[in-house]
Amino acid sequence: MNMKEVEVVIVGSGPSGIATSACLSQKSIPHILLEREDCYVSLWRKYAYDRLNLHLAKEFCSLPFMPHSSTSPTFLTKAEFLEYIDSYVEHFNINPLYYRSVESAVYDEAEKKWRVEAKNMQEGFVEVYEAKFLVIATGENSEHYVPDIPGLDSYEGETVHSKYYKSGSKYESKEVLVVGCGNSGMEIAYDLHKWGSYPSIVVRSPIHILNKELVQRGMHMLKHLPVEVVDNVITELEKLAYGDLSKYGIYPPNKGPFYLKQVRGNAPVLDIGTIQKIKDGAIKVIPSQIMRIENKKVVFENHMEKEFDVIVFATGYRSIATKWLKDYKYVLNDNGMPKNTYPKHWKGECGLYCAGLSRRGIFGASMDAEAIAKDIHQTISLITTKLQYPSKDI
Ligand SMILES: Cc1cc2nc3c(=O)[nH]c(=O)nc-3n(C[C@H](O)[C@H](O)[C@H](O)COP(=O)(O)OP(=O)(O)OC[C@H]3O[C@@H](n4cnc5c(N)ncnc54)[C@H](O)[C@@H]3O)c2cc1C
Ligand SMILES: NC(=O)C1=CN([C@@H]2O[C@H](COP(=O)(O)OP(=O)(O)OC[C@H]3O[C@@H](n4cnc5c(N)ncnc54)[C@H](OP(=O)(O)O)[C@@H]3O)[C@@H](O)[C@H]2O)C=CC1
Ligand SMILES: O=C(O)C(=O)Cc1c[nH]c2ccccc12
Repeated sequence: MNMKEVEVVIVGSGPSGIATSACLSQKSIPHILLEREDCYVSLWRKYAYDRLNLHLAKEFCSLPFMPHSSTSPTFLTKAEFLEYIDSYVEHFNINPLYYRSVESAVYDEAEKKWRVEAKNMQEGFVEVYEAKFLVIATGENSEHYVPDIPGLDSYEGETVHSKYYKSGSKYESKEVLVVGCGNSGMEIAYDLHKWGSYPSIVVRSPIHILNKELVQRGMHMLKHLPVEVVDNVITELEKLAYGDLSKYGIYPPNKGPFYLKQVRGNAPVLDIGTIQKIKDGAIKVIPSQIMRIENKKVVFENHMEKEFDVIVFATGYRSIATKWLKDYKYVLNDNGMPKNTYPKHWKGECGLYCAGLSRRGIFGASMDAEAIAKDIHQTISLITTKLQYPSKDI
């Protein structure tokens, strides 16, 4: 078996992994980056619908040491964001090892090291790495989630998860049901309408509807004001912008949008035009839950029934780091998310860290990367000093 010793292993080369790699390189800390796909930032490059653009203003979407250029637009397109990431990777000479799917990581108490096993998916064999520090950067979105609905297995139409949805080009004139009204579901419903299909969207919970400008304003206000104040202002502006949507089956939650993002990780919907299409009747809201599926027919809890040609599951993602990280309890809870609360979420025990699991998007990933590299650097310096001056009480 192939075994390599290394100071730090980072698992995942999304924005969190590459930002951590850059921060470690700045401190000359040797590390490797293991990635199961054939490219970095695969979520953005491969698993995003064509219409996806950044929701947050560029000042909240940069990685450490490299702000976006002053000439780039405030809201970047996906292509512009990928160009930025490409130049980042080139500048910091980041070299992930691709086709390495990490399948196990255990802590060896005696050796005080992490033993990480990665399946080399091209060659078919398992590679083993031993590291003092292990950084989980596999993302909040490492596995797509599809609910278990009675009858789904024998549904006679086509199903697709938002992770694999590209555009509505092949669904013209089709009746399409979008399940889930997060940002993916709302944008996909809009996209389907633009491509000439007949979308309906399942909205089972209250949601905040904002737009990019309102979120940008709120994010800047949060730097100086408490979240309750920001939420009061932004929800008033939300009402002015969209009015009462209850007749369309859309209700606001009783807590504010930034409170819900910070505490529960629920992002508000950033409207790209879907709401107007709902008001126009071009996109139908089904304010209920699916009860069961029979052949092509979907039966809802409000007793509505309708046949659909296609179902798009925009039902979100899960972190599944607990599947491969056998000793996950050093940093994660059973849901694969940090067990410590923000802002202490990124640091675990025994040299284990997590980056990008604070539900704060690219901005959160950057902050985690900087904190992790600083902490690893301090720990290494302390060990080195202790080795040089073993008798001193440092
Ligand atoms: C559709 C969509 C749009 C979004 N838009 C925004 C936005 O506009 N602004 C914003 O701030 N945030 C946005 N987000 C949030 C998103 O989580 C971040 O943008 C960002 O991609 C998170 O980076 P990450 O590196 O933590 O995770 P990811 O980008 O998910 O990267 C994780 C990487 O780890 C790899 N990996 C996973 N498991 C393993 C394993 N076992 N072995 C090896 N490799 C593994 C994956 O292949 C992947 O490349 C969006 C999310 C989605 C789903
Ligand atoms: N341009 C951008 O920047 C974009 C950003 N994103 C971000 O990516 C992340 C993931 O977003 P997204 O993919 O939308 O996932 P989310 O987890 O945000 O949304 C999932 C949605 O599916 C609903 N849902 C789950 N199960 C069911 C069910 N059985 N029946 C009906 N509804 C169900 C949820 O409802 P409930 O709340 O009731 O559980 C929720 O509305 C978010 O942080 C989002 O903001 C996504 C797209 C675009
Ligand atoms: O799109 C997301 O889910 C993100 O994580 C980006 C984000 C970080 N902070 C926010 C506050 C309001 C809306 C989106 C985000």
